[in-house]
Amino acid sequence: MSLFDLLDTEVNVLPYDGVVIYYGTIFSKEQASYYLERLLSAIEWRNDEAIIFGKLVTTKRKVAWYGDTSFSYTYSNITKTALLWTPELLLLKKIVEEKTGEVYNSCLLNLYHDGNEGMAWHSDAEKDLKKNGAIASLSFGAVRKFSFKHKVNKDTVSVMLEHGSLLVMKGTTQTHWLHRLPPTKRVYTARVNLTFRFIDHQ
Ligand SMILES: O=C(O)CCC(=O)C(=O)O
Ligand SMILES: [Fe+2]
Repeated sequence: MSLFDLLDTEVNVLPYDGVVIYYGTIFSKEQASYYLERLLSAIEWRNDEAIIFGKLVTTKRKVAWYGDTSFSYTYSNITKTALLWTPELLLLKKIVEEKTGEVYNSCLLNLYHDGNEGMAWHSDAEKDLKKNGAIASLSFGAVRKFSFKHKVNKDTVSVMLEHGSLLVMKGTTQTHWLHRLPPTKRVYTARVNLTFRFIDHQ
């Protein structure tokens, strides 16, 4: 194997039971900052609602949900309806599809205003999602830690998600691993994350 092949090899972040590829930054700092500003202003950000232990809870984190059609999608016990792609989301989807070699029909966006906001341990294996389908995650803004924990063995692995970076979770990752975005006292600026997904069972 030549050095070129070696540099081109995709390294799995997970030791077993799934595949997570971290591509690092796929945009220049200038491009990434342009997208961050566009997403902050052009996306219809909403407070996220969830039903937890039977109670309706509103999170500080903001969310938005876009797709090919006005899909309905259920997570945290609430059914949401997708908005149709904006031009910049469609462009980002195409770039991510080319990089990851997969196709996506929807995107969940999260806006974390600062390090006080995060996302608790979960896996993205809702019944509407294609089984073992790839989930591609684009990050803009503050660098944040992203962690995986094996559901049985409790092994944990973390990656720092940089401004303008791409990560993909595929194979059996959602079956065997949880992931989270831990809150941190050290981050004072905003981060926007986009997870491109494939919704089935319409
Ligand atoms: O913000 C992130 O990097 C993760 C978001 C996430 O796990 C999700 O939207 O399901
Ligand atoms: Fe997730």
